[in-house]
Amino acid sequence: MSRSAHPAGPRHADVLPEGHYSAPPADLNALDPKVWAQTVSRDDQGVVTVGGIDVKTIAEQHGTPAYILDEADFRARARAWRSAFGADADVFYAGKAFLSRAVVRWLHEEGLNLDVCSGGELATALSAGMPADRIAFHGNNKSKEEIDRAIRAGVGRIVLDSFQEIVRVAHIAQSLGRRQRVQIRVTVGVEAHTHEFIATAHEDQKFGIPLAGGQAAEAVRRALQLDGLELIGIHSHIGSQIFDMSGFEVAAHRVVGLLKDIRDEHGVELPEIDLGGGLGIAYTSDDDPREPHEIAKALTEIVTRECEAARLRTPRISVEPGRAIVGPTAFTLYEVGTIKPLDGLRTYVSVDGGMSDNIRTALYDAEYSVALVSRTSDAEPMLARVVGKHCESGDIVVKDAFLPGDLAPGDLIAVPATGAYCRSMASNYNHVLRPPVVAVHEGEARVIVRRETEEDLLRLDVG
Ligand SMILES: Cc1ncc(COP(=O)(O)O)c(C=O)c1O
Ligand SMILES: N[C@@H](CCCC[NH3+])C(=O)O
Repeated sequence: MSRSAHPAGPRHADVLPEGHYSAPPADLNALDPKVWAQTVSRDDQGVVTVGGIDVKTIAEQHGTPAYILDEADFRARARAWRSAFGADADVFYAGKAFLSRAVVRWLHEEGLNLDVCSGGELATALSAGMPADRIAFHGNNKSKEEIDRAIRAGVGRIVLDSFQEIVRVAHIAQSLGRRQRVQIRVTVGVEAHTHEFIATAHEDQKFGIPLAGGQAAEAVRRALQLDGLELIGIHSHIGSQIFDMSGFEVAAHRVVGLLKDIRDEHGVELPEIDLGGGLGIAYTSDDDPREPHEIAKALTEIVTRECEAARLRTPRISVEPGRAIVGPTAFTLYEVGTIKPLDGLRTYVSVDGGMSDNIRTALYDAEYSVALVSRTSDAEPMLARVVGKHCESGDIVVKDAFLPGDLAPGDLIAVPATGAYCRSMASNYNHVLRPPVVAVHEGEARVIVRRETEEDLLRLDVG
């Protein structure tokens, strides 16, 4: 590996171009525990280790790019959510964030339930032995085949997303001689994303049935009349990467209002309420997520208070965290390729992956951090943009970050907090092969999703 020197690039505030960064961090070699998986640290040589293995060894054994997942951290976070909510509530891990058979087994062992939203996720869950009655089936456009398969498998609940689906699920259940447990997903008029909290313009989207105009109440009326359905509760999911609990407060208030109306109209107290997922994680050191026990306490208090005010028995609560469990447990390991300093702007650092393994930066303008992990460096910080190898100028992994000015081709860098919505949203753009997921634990690195091969690609191409 050659280590040619590169110009350090611009670094003083008065010459820095516009961007999301502040000043360079005091220590470029530091690894903020907020954004890195729990077992990450540097060894005596300055090489980053995770799960007891150093990243150079992982790269030699499994290649790059690769998602490296800290199993102990995953299990610890799953357990923390489970114990924070206790025996009177249910935690459904949202499989859309990242799902594999190993993950399903860990969830099962740690006592969590699973939220799936497609036939593929359902098949993965069942094939790894998740008991069907611990699975919730979601989706705004479930096919008849998916509904049929879910009911036959005996899923614990189907979350109904439209008037048409109420009838569709009832018919299929009845034709199979079943009575399917269902929840109705409502849109409560709140949409929350991180610090943004919008109270209007939220019903204009594809999920759920609006509370507004009595539509959700009408959906409940219809569901209660259908023999194939057992209505067990109301579901609400208000957004993604949320830190501020006030959105959940408004949502719980409105869902409990509906439960009260249902009791008053039908004399039925629905036993469950699902407040969805969406809890935020730290992608950079500027983010301050809450701990599961704080979230559990806040949500339980909100629902209990609202139910007391409405003179309702407090329903069993469920939540559906995806990102908050798997997000922080993995990082993406890349090898540095071409380095291109642009005078007066920034240095473009190309890696061997890109938007095909992390679409979130291009799609949501998401922010990430990055570190040199195969060694430490005392070189001056350079303002860098980490980009991929795709034929697209928007192929950006980390928009603005400081890396050591002596960074060289062959160095390993890693982007933390990529456990959620990176592998699960990965693509084959430019026929780039999707990276493996390598689980590390107590000194062992185990491939849980293997790297795609050219044979995989060509097998699908049957023309
Ligand atoms: C219904 C539902 N539940 C749970 C989640 C999981 O969200 P997150 O991974 O942000 O916790 C989502 C995705 O936003 C969702 O749509
Ligand atoms: N995929 C998105 C969030 C949507 C989650 C599913 N409703 C993300 O990466 O943040």
